[in-house]
Amino acid sequence: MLKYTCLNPIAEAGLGLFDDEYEKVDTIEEADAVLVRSAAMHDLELPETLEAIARAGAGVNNIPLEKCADKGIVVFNTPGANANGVKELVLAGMLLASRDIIGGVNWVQTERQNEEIAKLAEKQKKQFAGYEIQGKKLGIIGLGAIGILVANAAVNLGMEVYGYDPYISVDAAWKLSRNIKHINDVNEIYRECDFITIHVPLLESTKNMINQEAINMMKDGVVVLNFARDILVDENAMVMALKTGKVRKYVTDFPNHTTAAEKDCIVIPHLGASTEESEENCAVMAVQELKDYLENGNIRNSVNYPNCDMGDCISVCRVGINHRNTKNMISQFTSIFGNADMNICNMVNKSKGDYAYSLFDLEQPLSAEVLERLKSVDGVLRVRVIK
Ligand SMILES: NC(=O)C1=CN([C@@H]2O[C@H](COP(=O)(O)OP(=O)(O)OC[C@H]3O[C@@H](n4cnc5c(N)ncnc54)[C@H](O)[C@@H]3O)[C@@H](O)[C@H]2O)C=CC1
Ligand SMILES: O=C(O)CCC(=O)C(=O)O
Repeated sequence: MLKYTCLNPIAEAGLGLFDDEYEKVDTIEEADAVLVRSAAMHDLELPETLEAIARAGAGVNNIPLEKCADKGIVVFNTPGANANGVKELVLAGMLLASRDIIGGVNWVQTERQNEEIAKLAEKQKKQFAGYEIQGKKLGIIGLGAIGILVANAAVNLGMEVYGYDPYISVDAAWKLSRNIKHINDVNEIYRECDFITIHVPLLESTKNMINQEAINMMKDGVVVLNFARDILVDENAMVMALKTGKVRKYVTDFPNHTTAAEKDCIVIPHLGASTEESEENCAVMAVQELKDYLENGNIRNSVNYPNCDMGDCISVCRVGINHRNTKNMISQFTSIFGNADMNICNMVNKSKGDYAYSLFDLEQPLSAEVLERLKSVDGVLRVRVIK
């Protein structure tokens, strides 16, 4: 029986895919696999039983990726599964920033008992007037799953769209509308755009990306949107820029003490992916990834190990080895199998940075002795007999 636990609520559409071979447990200490959304995992003790973690979402900054890789724990995410949910909220964010919908709705609430409300509204509404987004310039930093959808939707809304992503994938580039202006220098976005939205992962290299220097370059009255992570932006500098009017509105999906009470911050409680559809898409993808790894040893959409696929496990025995990406590993594994008179009928070896993964289909069952020999190879982090 394989055991999984959920560190956040995970949609039933995904959990329902676990069959009788799986048991849901309450704590990580008992689990072979973990499903998580935004729960912080950096300080958690990771038990030896834990084989895999699936992030039902995109950002993995809440998970200690390297610590997991060192323990042979494969971490997955669900690329693109919540991108449409975020895209729609980014569009809403642009509209909330350009039309004073929040001010207007709040005014109606304060006047709700007033019998003259209809007449009064016609007099008062000018204080909530705004401007249109059609024809405005939108700069998008990061053209991955979300950035692309925002870019294409904004083109359809009549915006002039500038896109910046020095690492854009070929797949992503194919999906982008031809009407998007491809920008090679992010400063051009800062200097030219009326709206700027950021859709990059939180990494050491992207932390504080929108800093004082970037803000100084921006047009007066710019709107900045952040549905990626709060510490991508120097929010103290952002609040100062709001006070001087340099930035008209800062729309963020990440409430904190710096922004929550600021008049011109539109702060949303991390709702980007909180739609029925996104939650279901993420849960289904996350559970499928976990099951394929636990049952077949295949890795799809891992962020700390390479992708690897040998299809369904139909051989007598399948062994997965998580190991360091160093020389002579394969020769040591094949010698161990050969010396034990075992034939390898199929194998794959893949690497990603400092880590690698090897999957072997064998014609004989694996003995405890051979298993111990594999485990004792220097650089081996985990050996799993899948079948
Ligand atoms: N508010 C919410 O609920 C959600 C927030 N997110 C956040 O949004 C981020 C992006 O999500 P996706 O688009 O799904 O990820 P993705 O991985 O598909 O796209 C990220 C893109 O950023 C690009 N990039 C990386 N470094 C860059 C840099 N220095 N400058 C410009 N581009 C750079 C990459 O090349 C990639 O194309 C996630 O990492 C997560 O932090 C994601 C989903 C939901
Ligand atoms: O699970 C959530 O609601 C958070 C989504 C998110 O931030 C992500 O996928 O990176």
